Amino acid sequence: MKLILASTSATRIALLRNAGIPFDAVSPGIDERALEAPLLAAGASPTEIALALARAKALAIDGPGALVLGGDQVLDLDGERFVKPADRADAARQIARLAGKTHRLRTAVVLAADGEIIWELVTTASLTMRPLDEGQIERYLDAAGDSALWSVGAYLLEGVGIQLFSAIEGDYFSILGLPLLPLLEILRQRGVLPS
Ligand SMILES: Nc1nc2c(ncn2[C@H]2C[C@H](O)[C@@H](COP(=O)(O)OP(=O)(O)OP(=O)(O)O)O2)c(=O)[nH]1
Repeated sequence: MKLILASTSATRIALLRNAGIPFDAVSPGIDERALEAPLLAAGASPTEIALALARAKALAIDGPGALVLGGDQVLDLDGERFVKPADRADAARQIARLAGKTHRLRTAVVLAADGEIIWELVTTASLTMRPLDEGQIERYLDAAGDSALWSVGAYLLEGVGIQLFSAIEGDYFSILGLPLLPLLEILRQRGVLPS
């Protein structure tokens, strides 16, 4: 069984490749902001938004006889949804909001086959950021460079982003963008990987 990753995420591509999972990556070509606008207007939770976007990505690719994997991650600060920062100033503002608090990353993954959803999962990780003053945030952004713009939280946990935190609970791979262990299990069950 062939696997298609409906994603442009370098992180998701690296996670699957490093895990030895055979796949092709295809851009899902969806407008996330347009898709989530009605959900936000209807008061959808960050988890509901992550799942809806992951579903849309998995269903956006027509892969006859293949499994299509869609993923989405939303940062949830007490119910408020954060998206990837647009620029350094946005990243600084976002980190100032998260500093000294615990936020959650809601990571949704969905598998579709022949236009039908056959499996989905949302995992939650809780990340407690240290209290940070403006100077500390600026020094972090100097060290992180553009990588602060690649993720919803303005940090890469496997990089200097780890210096922002005092505690983390949850699955490391989910924080990066894919809950690999449950995904590997379903891929074995579906014949993408040997058991
Ligand atoms: N390397 C790394 N990437 C992270 C980390 N936290 C989040 N990310 C990445 C994974 C995803 O690419 C991105 C989450 O945003 P989205 O779920 O909207 O995915 P994105 O738009 O990047 O790609 P996609 O929608 O899958 O084409 O942030 C981290 O700690 N390290």
